[in-house]
Amino acid sequence: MSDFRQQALDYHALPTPGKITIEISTPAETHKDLALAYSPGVAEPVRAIAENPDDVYKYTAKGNLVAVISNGTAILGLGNLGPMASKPVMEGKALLFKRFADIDSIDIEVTHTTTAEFINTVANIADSFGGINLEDIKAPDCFEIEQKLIERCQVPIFHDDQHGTAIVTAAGLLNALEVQGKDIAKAQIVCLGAGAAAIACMELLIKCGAQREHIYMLDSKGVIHTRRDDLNAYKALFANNTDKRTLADVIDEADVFIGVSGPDLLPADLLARMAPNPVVFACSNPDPEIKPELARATRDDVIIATGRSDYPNQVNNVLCFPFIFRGALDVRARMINDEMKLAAVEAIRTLAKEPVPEAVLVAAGVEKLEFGREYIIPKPLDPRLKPRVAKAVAEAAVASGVARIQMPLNYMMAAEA
Ligand SMILES: NC(=O)C1=CN([C@@H]2O[C@H](COP(=O)(O)OP(=O)(O)OC[C@H]3O[C@@H](n4cnc5c(N)ncnc54)[C@H](OP(=O)(O)O)[C@@H]3O)[C@@H](O)[C@H]2O)C=CC1
Ligand SMILES: CC(=O)C(=O)O
Ligand SMILES: [Mg+2]
Repeated sequence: MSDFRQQALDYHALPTPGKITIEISTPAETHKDLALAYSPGVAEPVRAIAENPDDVYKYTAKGNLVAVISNGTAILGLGNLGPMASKPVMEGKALLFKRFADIDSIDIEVTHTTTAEFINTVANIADSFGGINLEDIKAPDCFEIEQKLIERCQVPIFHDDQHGTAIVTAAGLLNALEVQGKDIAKAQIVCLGAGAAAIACMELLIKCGAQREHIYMLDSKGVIHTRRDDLNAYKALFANNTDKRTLADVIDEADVFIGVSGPDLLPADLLARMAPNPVVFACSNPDPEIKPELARATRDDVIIATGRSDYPNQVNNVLCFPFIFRGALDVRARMINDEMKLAAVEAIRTLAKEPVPEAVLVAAGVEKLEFGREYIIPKPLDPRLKPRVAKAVAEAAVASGVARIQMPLNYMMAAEA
């Protein structure tokens, strides 16, 4: 067994199985404590909440609690491996919520037969949480699931593989194009993958200025085009009237390649045919569409990003989901809307252009990080992400009318100091 594989298994097995635990936040040492925590004291908040439902935020953990919910149908780029196999990833997201945004989070893996069953399960428990982070649910089911849950639930429903990925991709791509001296409105974009991440990434890039007719999208059968009769409604929005059928047919002179598909699907000879100064986001996890070593060996004018922590330019939804939920929870947003997503794009993008604190350099194990080819997007361990992104998102929620409360006084000022 490889060293890294054994290390990863040990990390998950020790010191106790898994990556998360639950701790109590109030004293429970004396009879008096127990009388307050449980019977008879617990009856008081029960009565208060029954009288005024908003008091649930005052007397329970709901306001800082997010459920990470999956059915394991699209686990990273590993495919449909079922609910239990998805549990390490969902615990991982819970770990990231806590580590980066101090949000308590619990993973829930749902076994179901129909989409309606999954929707009912989540809708019926949603009120227990301040928000729901849907994760690793395959397309096209994920689109219907998210839409129906948004309609039925009073708390934010956010499919991270769609919108978290799209927000980080948009932030990174706008910066990468700036470095390469290209205009998003003119960029020719090839998107390999036509699932949850791909559709959402392209829709958000269009909101950021990309032209739909400049995008070629491909699924496992090749180019999405108007003469195909096997397209779902989401793919159909990207159908081109074209005779091109394969990645090799569409890659010539492309400015941008976004990979949200699977490992090693962009061969070096096709990368070589892209336009001068191309941008390649090979975001499939854990193995990218092209390895950065190979991409750089193929051409030195490329900006390459992956979803992994062990290369420069990590385009991964971890840069977004903890912070977008932080902002949404802090103003009790009913939903996460486009205004909040675009505010997150701008906050992430802007941060990459600022000088990087020493602590971030140390954590990244590098001497220098400066906006440019090797640093188009902030590092996940950058402590400025939380105050910047959360504040931008909370302000956008208030301004767009989906917040239940006003901005907290001096919001995030201590975290930014
Ligand atoms: N870096 C990041 O932050 C993130 C990365 N991802 C990565 O993106 C990938 C897709 O995830 P997600 O969208 O959730 O999954 P989905 O199952 O929703 O979509 C997968 C898509 O990939 C397509 N695909 C599979 N094999 C090929 C191939 N050989 N050529 C072209 N397209 C192919 C599928 O085609 P078809 O429609 O024909 O089945 C489908 O459209 C994963 O590798 C995941 O790790 C996802 C989210 C975040
Ligand atoms: C990062 C992530 O969410 C994924 O690869 O599915
Ligand atoms: Mg995911």
